[in-house]
Amino acid sequence: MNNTAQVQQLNPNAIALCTLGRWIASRHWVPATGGNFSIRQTDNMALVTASGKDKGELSPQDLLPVSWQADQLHCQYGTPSAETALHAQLYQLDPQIKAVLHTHSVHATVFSCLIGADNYPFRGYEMQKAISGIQSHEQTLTLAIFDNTQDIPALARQVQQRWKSKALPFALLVRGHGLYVWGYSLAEAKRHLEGWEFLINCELERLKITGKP
Ligand SMILES: CSCCC(=O)C(=O)COP(=O)(O)O
Ligand SMILES: [Zn+2]
Repeated sequence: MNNTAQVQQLNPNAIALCTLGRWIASRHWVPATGGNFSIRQTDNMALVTASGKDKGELSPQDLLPVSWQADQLHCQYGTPSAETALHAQLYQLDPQIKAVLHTHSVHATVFSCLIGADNYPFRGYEMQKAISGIQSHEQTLTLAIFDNTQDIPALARQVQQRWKSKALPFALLVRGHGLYVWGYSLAEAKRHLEGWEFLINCELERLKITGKP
């Protein structure tokens, strides 16, 4: 272990993200090596999960410091998540973002495959108020959906394009792949993850019963 990796063992952000990873795994939202997480350290640097790890069994040294300058990424050591470019894009789109969580739940994945449109409106659920900025179940909360691709920098550019017309409400879905959520604190990102998972589950159940999107 190098000196920087040793420092992470004492970093409260790194410890908190590992603890949250165990909770997320207990909900079966990061099976196998699916999912990745990050937490911002400075304006242009975050700790990002190492690629290919079981995200329910993370140690602080599995969180790698990654810095960015526009679309250029720099990692001092190790191999960060294959999806790091999307995390870096989100941090650049909103400097207030503190944490990004990406999960692979069965429900979000199946839901994303059933919806052909590039967004899906949620309306009428009290739980919408778990998402910052939503004060009423009567407000429409629109989840952006992107086609999956192995070209993560290209996906990051699509997110940037979509953000130009309106900031995304703390989440996006990648079809057949999984959910991304973020927050202005780690606790807020966790709340958004639980809120969006609940909303997606509700709509999936409704679709199963009524057959109507
Ligand atoms: C079986 S997971 C496939 C890759 C993926 O979508 C993911 O979220 C995990 O990739 P990482 O490089 O962050 O481990
Ligand atoms: Zn993924």
